[in-house]
Amino acid sequence: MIRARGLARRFTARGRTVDAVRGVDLDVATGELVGFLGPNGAGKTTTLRMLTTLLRPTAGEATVGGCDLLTDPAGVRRRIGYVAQSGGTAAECRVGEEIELQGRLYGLTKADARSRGAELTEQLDLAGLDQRLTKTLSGGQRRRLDIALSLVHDPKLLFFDEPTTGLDPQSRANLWQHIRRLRDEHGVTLFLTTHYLDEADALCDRILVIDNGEIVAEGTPDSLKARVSGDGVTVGVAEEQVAGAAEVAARLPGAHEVTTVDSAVSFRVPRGDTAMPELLRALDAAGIAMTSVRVQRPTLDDVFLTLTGRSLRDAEQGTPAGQEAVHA
Ligand SMILES: Nc1ncnc2c1ncn2[C@@H]1O[C@H](COP(=O)(O)OP(=O)(O)OP(=O)(O)O)[C@@H](O)[C@H]1O
Repeated sequence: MIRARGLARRFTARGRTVDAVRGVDLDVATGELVGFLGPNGAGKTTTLRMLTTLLRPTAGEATVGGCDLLTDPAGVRRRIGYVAQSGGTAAECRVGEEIELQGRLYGLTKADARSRGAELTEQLDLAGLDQRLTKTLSGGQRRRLDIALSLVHDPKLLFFDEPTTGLDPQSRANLWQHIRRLRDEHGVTLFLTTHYLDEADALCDRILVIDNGEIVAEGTPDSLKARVSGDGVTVGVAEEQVAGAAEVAARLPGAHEVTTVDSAVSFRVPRGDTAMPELLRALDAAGIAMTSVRVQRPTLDDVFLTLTGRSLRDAEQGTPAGQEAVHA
């Protein structure tokens, strides 16, 4: 459905150059739900804007929905839907009018635009809201209207930029259901960007991790997490016993990355659950009482940390290394 090779975009403004995307290769198969995960400024939106013909690549090539991005952008546009980060609804317009207008822009007759609108409002839980001004909708409703607008021409490939940014947890979970349904019940291939780890984890079949304009990893959420060597274990003990507990932990089979903070010892082992009985016995034998224990499966943040040396959350705080923001 999508095949890109060496896709790149350089911005030059006021004599400064930003390589926002540096030679991205990606393949998305029909029916996949693929997430593009990375911190702010990593190059997600720029890639999406290139794949949706909104921005011309400075290098590389791609086919999207079977059409060549550079030589047949109109063909690409006919075959895709795009939900932008900021959405695309006009505040003073009514829901029904918005959908109908969108249908007319895609060349549907008035009657067809209306019946397609009815289908989509039903599908996206917007039925009965036809006469509402879009500015009166809740965040979740507005996002679902954005999806409805992007689906008017029945595209089989949907690009979605930051689907749930700014939504409350309940609306996020609800929108995730709708996104899954688009794929499962309507056969839509989805390519979405996100900087939420939980979103990528919960929603996507496959994740591409982008940092500083380059794809640094790719795989299923589980295969990515498997790259982090083992589960994280944190054991609480009395402060004066921390050093002893660290020695005990270090002797466990496969234990590594043993660190201590105040009254806790943290380490990684291949399997946290099976290491527990042995840890308990060894601490007991050393006369050390455990006050708490936490076993954590690797997260996508651990993956990002392993790959880049930075936490995804920390990376969010600043501009990616080696890049400066340039406002054109
Ligand atoms: N029009 C532009 N002119 C100059 N630089 C730009 C332009 N658009 C984006 N950039 C820069 O390109 C880099 C990548 O930006 P992009 O918006 O693609 O990142 P992102 O991963 O989508 O971030 P976010 O999660 O914040 O949307 C950033 O350093 C950004 O400042």
